[in-house]
Amino acid sequence: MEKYLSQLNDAQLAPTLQKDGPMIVIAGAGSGKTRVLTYRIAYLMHQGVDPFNILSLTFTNKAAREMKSRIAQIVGDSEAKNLWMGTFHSVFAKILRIEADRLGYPSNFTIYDTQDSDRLIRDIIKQLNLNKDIYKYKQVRSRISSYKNSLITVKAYFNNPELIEADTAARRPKMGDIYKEYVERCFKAGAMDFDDLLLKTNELLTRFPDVLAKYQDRFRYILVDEYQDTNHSQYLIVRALSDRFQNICVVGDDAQSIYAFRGANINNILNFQRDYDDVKMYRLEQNYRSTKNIVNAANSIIDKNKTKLDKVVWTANDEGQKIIVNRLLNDGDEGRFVASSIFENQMQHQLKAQDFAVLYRTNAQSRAIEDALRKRNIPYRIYGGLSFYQRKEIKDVLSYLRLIINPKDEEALKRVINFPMRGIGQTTLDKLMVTANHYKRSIFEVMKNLDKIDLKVNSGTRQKLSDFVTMIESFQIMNQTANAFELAEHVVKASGLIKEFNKDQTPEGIARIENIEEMLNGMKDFVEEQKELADTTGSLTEFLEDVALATDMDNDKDDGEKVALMTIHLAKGLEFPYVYIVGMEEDLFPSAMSMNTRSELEEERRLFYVALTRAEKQAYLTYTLSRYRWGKLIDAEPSRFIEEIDAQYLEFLKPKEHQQRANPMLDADIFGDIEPDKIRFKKPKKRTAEKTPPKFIPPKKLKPVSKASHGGEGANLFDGQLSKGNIVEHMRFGKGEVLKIEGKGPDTKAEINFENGGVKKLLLRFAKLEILG
Ligand SMILES: Nc1ncnc2c1ncn2[C@@H]1O[C@H](COP(=O)(O)OP(=O)(O)OP(=O)(O)O)[C@@H](O)[C@H]1O
Ligand SMILES: [Mg+2]
Repeated sequence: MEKYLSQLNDAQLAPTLQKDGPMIVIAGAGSGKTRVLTYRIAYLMHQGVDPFNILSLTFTNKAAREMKSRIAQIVGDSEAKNLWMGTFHSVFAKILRIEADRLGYPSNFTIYDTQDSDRLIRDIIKQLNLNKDIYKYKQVRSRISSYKNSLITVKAYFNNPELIEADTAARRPKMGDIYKEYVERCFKAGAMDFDDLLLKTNELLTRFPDVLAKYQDRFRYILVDEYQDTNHSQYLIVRALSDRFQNICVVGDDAQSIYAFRGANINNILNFQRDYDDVKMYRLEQNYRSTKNIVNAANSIIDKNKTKLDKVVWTANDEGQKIIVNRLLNDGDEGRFVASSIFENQMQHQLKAQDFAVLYRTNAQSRAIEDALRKRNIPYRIYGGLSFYQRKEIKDVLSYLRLIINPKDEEALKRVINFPMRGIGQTTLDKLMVTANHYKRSIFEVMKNLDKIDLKVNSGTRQKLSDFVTMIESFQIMNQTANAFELAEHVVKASGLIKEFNKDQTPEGIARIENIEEMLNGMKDFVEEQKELADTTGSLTEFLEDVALATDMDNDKDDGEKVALMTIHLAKGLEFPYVYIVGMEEDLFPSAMSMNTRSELEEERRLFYVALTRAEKQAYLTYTLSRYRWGKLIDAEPSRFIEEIDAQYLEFLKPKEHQQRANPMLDADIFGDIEPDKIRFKKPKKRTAEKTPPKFIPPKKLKPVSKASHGGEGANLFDGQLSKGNIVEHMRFGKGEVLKIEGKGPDTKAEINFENGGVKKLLLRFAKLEILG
């Protein structure tokens, strides 16, 4: 037997060694499902299967890269390179480019990200004169997304009275019109959104039997990780492609299905046996990831769900420490506890920052954790925030680049036609759009044919439009010879972007320029890397595709020596020695929005199961007594999930054991109506050479009004910087006007009318305020 196969147990070997036929591996967290997929691919290759014939679909591109590099270690680099591996979206985007003309798309179609989709939807809502408070663009977008993932085309929508009725009942009778317009506008712009990548693949495979046959023949072996979270559209693609050879291996865990809200369908896992003949079903039971305490605690949780497949998960690992549960005062307190606990564990056990993860239910919770980590100089990275490529200045550059490749791309054009300002105003743009719609052409085509079209603009504007066209066309010519990096470097200068951003010398402005530089560096790396690969050329099109499909998770460069902060949804498939699950409170986790039905609650419970099973050595659960929700401070109750864990696996910290308070007075009720939550003082960030600060958009530097007193060093008295009428800014409440100052010395309070949150009384020695004027 090959040596690498000895790294599998018998239960894992069985599915690994079954070369042909349909098979499903159902197993709990940490039992080696992903490992089986990885080794199975290596084994197939050793059995003589050509890597070109293997398609492997993963949950993130990062997971695909990791798998590929592990396989490369076993079979060698040059072989592994030819594997088709990636997320559904990235793999099928490639195929769609090859086959685009079948569907009437240009092969250089743009991939619209959610920002682009949102802008377009807002535009359509405005254009159709609909009430934007009823037609909320995010809801409209998610509705359109769910049609697409259920393969409901515009035509199918209008033929389906039930759907129309449902939208009408939801006070959105014009949903169909928006959907129709949205689809047409995307098509006209030569653009696909994320959902189109799956929808259009399905269309391609159903409408063109020869195309289907071609890819069935190519992908003789198909493997899917995290199968429990595939949606209907993905399910159909997998089924169609595997229909001929039926060499399909899917692995998953019904207990970790957490994307139902985005259309994932757990029935895909349950029905697998029905869909194929002679399905072999495998189960893995031994968990290699976590301690006994964690495995058993997770089992006791998932046991509470009624809808589930029966599974056994056990581990031969050590008993380990009990799961630590801690009650904190508020989110600031929670953040401080997490930060000091990470710090202590790091010292005590000689751990690296990347051995820790902090998981939360909602993105908003990261702020308090970040504040606390920053204060302690613990480097961290937030996953799933605004990705680098969605930052304003980066999107500006990207929009120019997108226009070069696909001048029909309307969202890109609208973004840059007058940025930097070149005297082409909204009125002109509106006229262009109307004309473009009228002729069913793109805006750029209209601009190129101004002499043939009666566009009511003056000759000055006409000249400006034609200058813009000339500029883009000159970039296009350069694109024929230059590589992506050279072109982008030229574009940022020639378009005037760099000059524009240089005007702003504030820290934010400088950060923008740095980001653009960073992007150019990235492009240079990309060009160099691609030179070494046989199947790519480092072209701008390839770069843009990478960018469009990059999730924040895929940004490899930034992974080292940092605590990982992310939502539980993003943590799926990952593992960390130490895991902190924060915000274990009713209405937050389980989420208030997911408690209407038993099945929603069960999905929340699965989410908790996913969270807990990320931990290898130690898990922490924290909850607070009060928390800001929807702008109000509310009393919080501990999550039912804490109670649901068998108590023998838990250890409740007594309040004294974790007192890391900056100020012992915090407990005393001396602040009146001041929310304890924001009684924190933030030191300006210290940059030290050995600890590189985490990469994030730097928060506005706050000028503290006074210094807080830490650990009883003696109060630093308020020194009269602030007076009535001053305009100030607060991290959470935004801008406000000082109405009144009262009290003296350390007790000085200010009554401030904030734009978010109304009138508040703040104790100045603790308040984080910036004086604006
Ligand atoms: N036979 C084995 N011997 C040693 N370590 C193993 C073995 N099988 C799996 N592992 C290790 O156990 C951990 C969990 O494996 P893996 O990530 O493949 O599990 P999984 O079932 O995919 O988990 P999840 O459900 O969370 O995705 C990994 O660190 C893996 O390397
Ligand atoms: Mg896995």
